Parts: sequence; C-alpha cells; structure tokens
Amino acid sequence: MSVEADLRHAFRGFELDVTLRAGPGVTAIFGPSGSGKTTIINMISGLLHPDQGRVVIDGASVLDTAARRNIPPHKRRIGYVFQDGRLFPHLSVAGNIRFGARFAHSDPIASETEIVDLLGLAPLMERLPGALSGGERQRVALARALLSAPRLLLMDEPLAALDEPRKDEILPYLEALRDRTGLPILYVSHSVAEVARLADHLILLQNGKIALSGSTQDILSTPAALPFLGVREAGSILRARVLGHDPDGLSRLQLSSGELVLPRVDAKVGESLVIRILAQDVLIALQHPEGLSSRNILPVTVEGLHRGGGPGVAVSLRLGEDVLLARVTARAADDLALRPGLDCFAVLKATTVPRRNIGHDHIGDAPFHA
Ligand SMILES: Nc1ncnc2c1ncn2[C@@H]1O[C@H](COP(=O)(O)OP(=O)(O)OP(=O)(O)O)[C@@H](O)[C@H]1O
Repeated sequence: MSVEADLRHAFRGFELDVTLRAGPGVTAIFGPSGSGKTTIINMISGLLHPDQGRVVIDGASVLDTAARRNIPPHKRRIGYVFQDGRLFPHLSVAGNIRFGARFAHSDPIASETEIVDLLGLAPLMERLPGALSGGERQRVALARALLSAPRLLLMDEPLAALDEPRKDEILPYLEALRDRTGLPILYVSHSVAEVARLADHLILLQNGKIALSGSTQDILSTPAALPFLGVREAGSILRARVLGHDPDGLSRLQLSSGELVLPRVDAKVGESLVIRILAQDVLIALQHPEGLSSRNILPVTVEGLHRGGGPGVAVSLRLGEDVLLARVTARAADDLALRPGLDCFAVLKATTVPRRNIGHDHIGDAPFHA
C-alpha cells in the first residue's frame, strides 16, 4: 500500500509545491509552524482543494485536477486522527469505535477484536469519552480510524494535546499500529523525539517545499539537517539489540559496532531497539580516555562536519552501520583538528538517555492478514 501526492497551491504570501510518496509504515512530515504540514494533510484527505494536484492512494486516483477528478473525503478511504480525538461525547467507547465501521467500504484491515486488543481498549468499551484520559481518548480515535477500513492513515499531531506521561503511554500503541497494520501513515509532528521514535521516513518541510527527505535514521544523522531540527533536539538513532540486564541495574546492548551500557531498559533480551542519542550528549576524544566514569567509549571515524552560524559544529561519526551525531564547539573542532577520515572515540554518558528516547524497532509480530 502506498500514497503518492503532487500538490501545488498558492495562498496569499504562501506557496506549496511538494511531491511525496510514502509506503507502509510511518512517514513523518516535520517542519516549523506555517511550513504547510496541515495543508498537505488536508489536501490529501480532500478537505482542501489544491490549485493543481494529483493524489493516488493504493493505486487508485482520488484527485487529479488535470482530469477534473475529485473524490469526496468520505470516499477516499482515509483514516484521519486529529490532535483532540473528536469523539462523540454521548457514545460509549464501543459506540465510537463502531461508528468508524459504518464508513467501511470494504473489508476492514483487522477485526474489531483485533483492533481493540491492539490498542488495549477491552476494559474501556462501556465508558463514555468524558471518563477517559487524553491518551485513552486518542487510542479510541485510532481504533475508530482503523475500523473504517482505511488504505491510508493521516495523523495531524495526534499527541500534541497530551502531557508527557500520556505521550509515553500511547507511543508503544503507535509502534504496534505501525508494525501490524501495514498501512502507510502520514504523521505530522513538531517533535523530533516522536519522529525519531516512530517514523521510518522523514520529510522536512520549509516554507511549503521539501527541504530534505529520506530514511529517518539518515536524515537525523545528517549534519545539514541540524538547522531544521534545532541544535538542542538534534541527535541520531542507533539500532541496538538487548544483550542482557546486569544485577547493578544496567542493561548491555549490542550495537552494529561495539556495545552500549544504559540504565535498565524496558525490553527483553534479544529485542531490537531504536535509541536516540542527542548530539549534545556525545563527547569526542582523540585517544581512548582512561580513568573516565563513562562506560560507553566507542571507536568511531569522523565522516563529516557542518559549521552552523553560531559557535557550534555538528560532527557525524561512523559507528559500524550507524552514524552518531556529535555537537562540539568550533574551537574544540579546530583544537582537535577534526576532519573526515580521522579515527577517534565517542564518549556517551549512560544516564543522559531518557526512557522516552528508547523505542521498539519494528516488532516481529505478524501483520494483520499476513
Ligand atoms: N485556508 C487558508 N487560507 C489562507 N491561508 C492559509 C489557509 N490555510 C493555511 N494557510 C497558510 O498556509 C501556510 C501553511 O499553513 P499550515 O497550517 O499548513 O502550516 P503548518 O505547517 O501545519 O503549521 P502549524 O505547525 O502551525 O500547524 C501558513 O502561512 C498559513 O497561514
């Protein structure tokens, strides 16, 4: 399943011009306020009509301005999840979920029981939305969208209205939904942490145009992406497998090259994880440091440097199959004579990685209807 969109549109003082293609899994659309994220989502869903455009979902054309084709929103087979859930307050959870099924034009992607199980809703079925937490309400909105037998899911900042603990609670459900439904999911977000955790692909939008796009892992480790993500949020993703949990409360993880030690992670031995390491939490040493408190000293090779407008330099460091991003001062980069090809050591402090930055890599569970 896939979605293709070619969209051109002018509002007063704003021009949108994007071509995108997304397959199964999460494709995040990330960009500053006013860059056009919601406009893209609204045009794909049919809520807004572009000056010129073409949208193809799962091989079916739903919009083609040149051919005067414009399928109305409710016939496009799209599940839409908004920031605020938009549940019917007078219907129970079960009633809200079943409402989605009324719009199903074909076989659902999974049965109601499967969807209720996936989103952990069984104990909540009789409750009214007013008696649910924000995170629970969003899980109901996700279930309703899934039961409408969509070929595409659009999520416009679905976690933005939730506080941090509720976000943490719902992220594992979104990971499961991503891995089990096989649907393309376009996910609008302002949060690098969310994108790093969930998205397979990332589109960076600026002023109505695509500035960068590619696999999330590649984009997040590209020094050139740093100005878009913000220096504080910049960081790369490492893939790791849990090797073991030690009695002193630390977990050992296998990287594509070397091992990482972190405070106990919530995963079983053998599980695959994605871990976001913030660029500001990585130190660079030319020699293997001795007598250091950190247990994470990884041999790396400098791949590239990117000088920003300020005092900082982003340095990409090759670590096996992954790239680690470090942010150092320009003065330090000069003093250490950092240059592509230089072998050095990356030092990470184990306690700086918050739990939120550790996600599950694509879960091995069989997709629905596999
Ligand atoms: N119906 C409209 N009429 C005129 N201008 C619009 C309309 N909708 C959006 N715009 C303009 O288009 C631009 C993109 O808006 P859009 O809502 O897509 O941005 P966004 O990236 O989703 O922003 P945010 O993160 O704040 O939600 C903005 O300059 C906005 O003012």
